[in-house]
Amino acid sequence: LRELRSGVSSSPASISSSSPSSSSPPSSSSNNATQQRQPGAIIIGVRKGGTRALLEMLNLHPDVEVAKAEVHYFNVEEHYRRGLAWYKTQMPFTLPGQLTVEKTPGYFAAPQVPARVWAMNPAVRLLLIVRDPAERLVSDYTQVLHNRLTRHKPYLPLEELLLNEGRIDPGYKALHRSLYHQHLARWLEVFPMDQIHVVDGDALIKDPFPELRKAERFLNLPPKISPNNFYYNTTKGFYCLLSAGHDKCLDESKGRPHAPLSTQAFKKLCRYFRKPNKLFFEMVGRSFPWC
Ligand SMILES: Nc1ncnc2c1ncn2[C@@H]1O[C@H](COP(=O)(O)OS(=O)(=O)O)[C@@H](OP(=O)(O)O)[C@H]1O
Repeated sequence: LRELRSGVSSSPASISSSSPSSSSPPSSSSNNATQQRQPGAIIIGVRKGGTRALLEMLNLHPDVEVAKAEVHYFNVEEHYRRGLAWYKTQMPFTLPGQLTVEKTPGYFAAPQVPARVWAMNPAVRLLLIVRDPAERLVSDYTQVLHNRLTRHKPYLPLEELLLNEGRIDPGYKALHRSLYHQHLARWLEVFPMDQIHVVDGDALIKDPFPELRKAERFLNLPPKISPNNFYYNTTKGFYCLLSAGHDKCLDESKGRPHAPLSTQAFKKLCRYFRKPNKLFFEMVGRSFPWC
């Protein structure tokens, strides 16, 4: 733990990483000791929206510790059956008052997840990072293509999966994952909108700091992340992170060149998303400059 290493103590009372109902009762031996706690905030999606970048950037904050690996607790039955005690073992060790954050982008579109998250902690804070849904779809396809090629397996060109007789095929899975309003509607059956903070993934790419400042505010964290924590890496073509003299860029699976898609097909995609996007904007009470 950075705070233990540096001997700095900061325990903002406003941060709770577990619900009163489900946390262990305080004991004299555990009060000041590090423990694995359930998350006080979860990045629920969207897949390819910039969830890793957001997690790593939040981790710059001294009061935040993040689960490095995706846990898939609420969306994978086998994991969920292992119970909350297992979930906590997947979390980092934290001091009381530190905020635990995990990210699993698969949570957003999985119908069973919102009620399960609520059952864990109805006060948990949710972060949803979104990105132009057409770009997201191409990024999603590119990732699957890359995984297939790595395993020496064939995969159809994007246009063949996306179009059926020249029209957008609504059955394409990656298309469905970009219908943000449908998935958010399920979360809003369970959580109020003010418990869900929407991060602009396109803005995070262009200039991360303002998005991080807004996220700090939402999480009731003192403003500790600064513009000096970021520098633009011209080789990578993305912002990288700077902390305590160390710099870190996200790995090569983040920010790789996208698979080709004709301008005509991309335009069809943009047209297809116009209505769903409008519905999403109404739900979140703001709009985004998407295609
Ligand atoms: N600073 C920085 N560095 C690198 N990449 C960045 C950064 N900020 C945001 N992004 C964007 O994050 C996209 C990957 O999103 P996710 O991390 O959510 O992907 S995943 O769902 O976990 O696989 C990834 O998508 P692609 O560009 O399509 O690869 C990036 O555009």
